[in-house]
This record gives sequence, structure tokens and C-alpha cells, in this order.
Amino acid sequence: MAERLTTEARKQALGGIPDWTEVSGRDAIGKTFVFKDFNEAFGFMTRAALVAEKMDHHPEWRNVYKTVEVVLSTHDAGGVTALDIELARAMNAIAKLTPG
Ligand SMILES: C[C@H](O)[C@H](O)[C@H]1CNC2=NC(N)=NC(=O)C2=N1
Repeated sequence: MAERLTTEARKQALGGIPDWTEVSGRDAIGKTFVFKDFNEAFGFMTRAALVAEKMDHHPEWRNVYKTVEVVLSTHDAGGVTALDIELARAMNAIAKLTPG
């Protein structure tokens, strides 16, 4: 099972993933993606869902029109692990492919 990252390791990893920040009040990372419209937002979610399912690592997320709020945490480990960092990176890459 993936191990929770230390505060230092988490900080360092976040430094390399644009716009992901620590969620206040819990051991998790988050980012709010804003797209051009609902179609782009849902397209992003569809692509990200396929990656998440392949990783067997799933986001907490909320969509309102063109905005997708994402929170990542490894529930089995009770905090942020390398899996969350990997999924955050993948989501940034997917969002880049989405015209918006
Ligand atoms: C049984 C299954 O592998 C686990 O429940 C997986 C599924 N997806 C998961 N997703 C996340 N974010 N954290 C987990 O601990 C987790 N565990």
C-alpha cells in the first residue's frame, strides 16, 4: 500500500505540479480547474476518470458548469501519497490537451 508522504516530501512534490495546493483542515491536495464551457469540463472529467480507473485511484470532485474542483487523498492511507501526486500530474496534462 502507498505510504503517506511526509510534509517535506509533499511540499516538494507540489512545487512541481502547477496550481495544486494543500487542502486546509485535512491531509489532501486540491485544484480548481476552469474550462471554456461545460463540454470542456465534462470532457476533462471523462478523460481523467479513465486514467483514475486504470490507476485504481479515484478523485473527489465537484463540477459546476465549467468549473471542476478536485481533491486528492489516498483514503486507504489517510493522506497524500505518491498516487495522488501521480494523478494530479496526469490531470494537469489532460487539462492542457483540453482546448479552453
Ligand atoms: C479496493 C480499491 O482498490 C481501493 O478502495 C482503492 C480505490 N480507489 C481509491 N481512491 C483513493 N483516492 N484512495 C483510495 O484509498 C482508494 N482505494
